[in-house]
Amino acid sequence: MLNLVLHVFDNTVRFYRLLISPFDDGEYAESRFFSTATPVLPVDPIEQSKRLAAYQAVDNHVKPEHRIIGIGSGSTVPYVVERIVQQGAAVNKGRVFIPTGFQSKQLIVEAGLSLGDVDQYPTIDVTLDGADEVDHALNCVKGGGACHLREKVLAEAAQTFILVADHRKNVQYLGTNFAQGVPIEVVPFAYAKVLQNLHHILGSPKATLRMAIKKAGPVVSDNGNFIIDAPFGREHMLDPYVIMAQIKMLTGVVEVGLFCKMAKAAYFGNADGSVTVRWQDGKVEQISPNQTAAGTPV
Ligand SMILES: O=C[C@H](O)[C@H](O)[C@H](O)COP(=O)(O)O
Repeated sequence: MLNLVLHVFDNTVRFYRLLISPFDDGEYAESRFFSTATPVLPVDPIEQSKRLAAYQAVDNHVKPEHRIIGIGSGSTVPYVVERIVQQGAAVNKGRVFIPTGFQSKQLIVEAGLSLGDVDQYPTIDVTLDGADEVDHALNCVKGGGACHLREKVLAEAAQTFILVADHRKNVQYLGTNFAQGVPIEVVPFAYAKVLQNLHHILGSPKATLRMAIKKAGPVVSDNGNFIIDAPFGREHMLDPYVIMAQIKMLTGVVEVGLFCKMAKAAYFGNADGSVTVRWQDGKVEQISPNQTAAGTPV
């Protein structure tokens, strides 16, 4: 990985850290955990798209009166935290931030924000989270990072649930680009039985146990469970609620990474610098590059 770090001082002695880094998909680059005292200015176009979406969503939905804020997981969410920090210490002092897993807990702590948990705050003002794919009706796939159990709890707890993503995630039907399948969290001892049911009863013959990359054996979630990835055909994704409910009924399944119509809006950063917003009522809004929040002060 090439990391070129430039420290630029202008005549007001402001400090920028510019990072050229070909982040791999799904890799939560350490560089994105810097506090916004030294904001990371992404030059990778996909990173730029994630940042556009995150900044716009924060500006539109994280208001000074919001006190309890849910922070999702993934590689788009660090930009959410970055923008929230830019709202200033005064407003953030009175806020509590609820993480959806280990990564977002680290983000909150390293940004100097106050940490809480959903068992202390079962009602959340607004939760912002990433997605693996979002369809035209705001159904989405989540769990590419195995965080979807906690993410769904925080989505349900939120009065407003907002998705942020780059343009690759904006699809008509789930399964278009994200082909690895629906993430399913299962208790470890039940995984073989759940796999059998997925293969032979629910029609996902290619469902597999997710294996770890830098560890021998399966991925283990933050909750100590295994993850199955189950691809389903287009016929199931026309209205994914049905298959979501069927999977959830399998004994041993803890949670399914299909979030059906839970979000109020989904923000997608586009390659041309614009932002597309899909709203719950079906409206689609285009925010042109010169009207987006990215690059502007809060
Ligand atoms: O389990 C992980 C989460 O559902 C993420 O929010 C999802 O995988 C999207 O992550 P990213 O923003 O890195 O694409």
